[in-house]
Amino acid sequence: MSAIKAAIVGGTGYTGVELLRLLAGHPGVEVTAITSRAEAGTPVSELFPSLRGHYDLKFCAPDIEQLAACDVVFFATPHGVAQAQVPELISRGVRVIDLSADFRIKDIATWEQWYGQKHACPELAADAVYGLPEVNRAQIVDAQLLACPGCYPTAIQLGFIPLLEAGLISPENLIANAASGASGAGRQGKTELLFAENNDSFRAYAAGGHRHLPEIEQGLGGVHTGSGDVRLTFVPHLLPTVRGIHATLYGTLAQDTSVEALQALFEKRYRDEPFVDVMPAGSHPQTRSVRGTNMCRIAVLKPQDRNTVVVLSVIDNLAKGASAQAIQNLNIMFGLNENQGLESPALLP
Ligand SMILES: NC(=O)C1=CN([C@@H]2O[C@H](COP(=O)(O)OP(=O)(O)OC[C@H]3O[C@@H](n4cnc5c(N)ncnc54)[C@H](OP(=O)(O)O)[C@@H]3O)[C@@H](O)[C@H]2O)C=CC1
Ligand SMILES: CC(=O)N[C@@H](CCC(=O)OP(=O)(O)O)C(=O)O
Repeated sequence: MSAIKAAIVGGTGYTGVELLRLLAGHPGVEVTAITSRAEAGTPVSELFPSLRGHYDLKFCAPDIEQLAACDVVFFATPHGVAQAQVPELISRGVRVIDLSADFRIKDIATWEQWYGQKHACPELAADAVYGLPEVNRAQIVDAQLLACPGCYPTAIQLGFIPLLEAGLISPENLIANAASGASGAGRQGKTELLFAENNDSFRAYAAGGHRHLPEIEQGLGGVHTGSGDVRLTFVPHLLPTVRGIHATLYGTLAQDTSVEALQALFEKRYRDEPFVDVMPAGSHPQTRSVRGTNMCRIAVLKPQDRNTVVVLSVIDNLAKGASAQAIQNLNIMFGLNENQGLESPALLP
């Protein structure tokens, strides 16, 4: 089989360059175009010496003809960008994997409220497949437009899914405290992201409402059995690291359930999932254990004499939270081995 021809729009951002890093080791994909308006004409290997020897390409300005000549186009761009270009690509038969939030939320009024702009193609959002393979693998196979989940939504949904599917926790009072490394905010100069502002410090942000909330509630609403809407209290935090999300999730058990039963539930639910690792009972997974990988490591715990279940879920925000999950989706969409290009273990230390 000849290599799949892929383009990346937004190749100088953190998720774009993470796609380049991972695809350099993918035998089934050839990157034929990589865009940046600011760096058009600059060789990829000049801006990112870590990729010297892997790519001969230069960054170019986005050009619809060049994009339409590919089998698949990744959008690693701020929200609002993909929705302007995707309709033409879709009409020309190109498959699209969007890492932004443009096509994740089905209710367009909700999307417009949280993202503060009018959606350019609501009809395509309705058709887009939400790319969380652990829930939607069958639909991903035939997706022409794939909406990659956000980073916090990936970590949080994977942690709550077994409990909600089994109807073991009340959906109305879920709590998620989650912390992200600074690369989650993208490769832009912002004072609040400076090293001197964040290093050796820790803080919450957007506690009054974060745009990932409706995405998470939509996803969890689709899997929970039993009555009541999913209602989540979600507080994100900024972790003074580069990569990694650590989510601590709390649910109220609807009936007394032992920690052994909870462990067995998680092990059974994710037994066949190549990228979800249910850790041994009593574990406390670290973000470092998933750095640079597509893995989500999960531990389920039950504080003594409480009807609360605590789930710890860690991912790399740039990998399972974005670019590696995008490649997992590509593998499924194009009938490749789901693990291809994603098998290296985490960096240590
Ligand atoms: N960082 C993370 O951990 C995660 C990010 N995401 C999402 O992925 C997307 C990319 O994020 P990230 O890599 O962090 O972003 P960055 O800000 O680091 O990079 C954005 C990229 O998009 C390009 N770009 C910006 N505006 C346009 C435009 N109008 N047309 C074409 N290209 C444009 C930029 O290049 P240039 O301006 O030169 O063209 C740059 O290469 C975002 O939607 C983000 O929310 C999702 C999950 C996790
Ligand atoms: C640390 C940090 O700032 N993280 C980002 C994560 C958002 C993100 O990248 O996700 P989307 O694709 O949904 O925009 C934030 O909280 O806005």
